[in-house]
Amino acid sequence: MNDRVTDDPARGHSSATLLEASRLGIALTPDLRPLWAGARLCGPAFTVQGAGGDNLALHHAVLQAPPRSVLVADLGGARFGHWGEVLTVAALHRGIAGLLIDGGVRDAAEIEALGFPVFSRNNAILGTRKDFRGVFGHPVTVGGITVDTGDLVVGDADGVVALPSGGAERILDAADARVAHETELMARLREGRSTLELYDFEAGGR
Ligand SMILES: O=C([O-])CC(=O)C(=O)O
Ligand SMILES: [Mg+2]
Repeated sequence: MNDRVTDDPARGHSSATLLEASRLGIALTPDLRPLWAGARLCGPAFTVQGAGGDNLALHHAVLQAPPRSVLVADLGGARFGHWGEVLTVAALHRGIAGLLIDGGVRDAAEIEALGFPVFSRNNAILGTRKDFRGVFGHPVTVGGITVDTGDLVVGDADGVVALPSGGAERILDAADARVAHETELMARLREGRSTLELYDFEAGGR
C-alpha cells in the first residue's frame, strides 16, 4: 500500500466499489460532478445547511469544520457561484479535505490549480448574498441523499457515496474482500476464462 492509501479514510476504495460493497442506497445523484478531472474527495462529513444564492454559511463553515473533514453543503441546487478561489485558499489553510455542494461554484481553473477537490451540481459565475449564517452539524440532503456529520464521503470520477458513520467499517471490510475477489477473477480472465463462467450467470440453464 502506498502512503496515500494508508492515509485514506476509505482505504483507497473507489465510489463504485464502496457502493457495491455496502448493499445500501448510498449513491448521490450523478448530477453532482467533480469540478476537475482526477479530483478525489474523501473524509468525514461536516454538514452545512445554507440558503441558495447566499454563501455566508460557507464562510462560517470553513472556520467551524475540523481539519481533514469534507464540507457537505446543501445550497438547494442553486445556480450561483457559492464557492470560489478565495474560500478554497481559506479551506486549504485550515486543513479541510474538500467540498461537496448541492449548488454551484466558480473559479474552476483556480481551484484545480490549487488541487482542492470540489464536487458540485453546477458551475455558475453569479455572486451571492451574505445574509444567512447557516446551520452546522445537522443532517442535510445533497444529491438526493441525507448526509450527517461524521458520515464518510467518497467522491471520484464515477460519482459520490456517503457511508453512514455507524456502518463504515463493515462497508470498508466488505470492499477489501470485493477487491481481493475481483483481483482473483481478473487473473482468471487473463488466462482466458470468461466472465460468464466465472460469475456463473447462466447457471439456470438459459
Ligand atoms: O463570493 C464569495 O464569497 C465566493 C468567492 O467568490 C470565492 O470564494 O472566491
Ligand atoms: Mg471570488
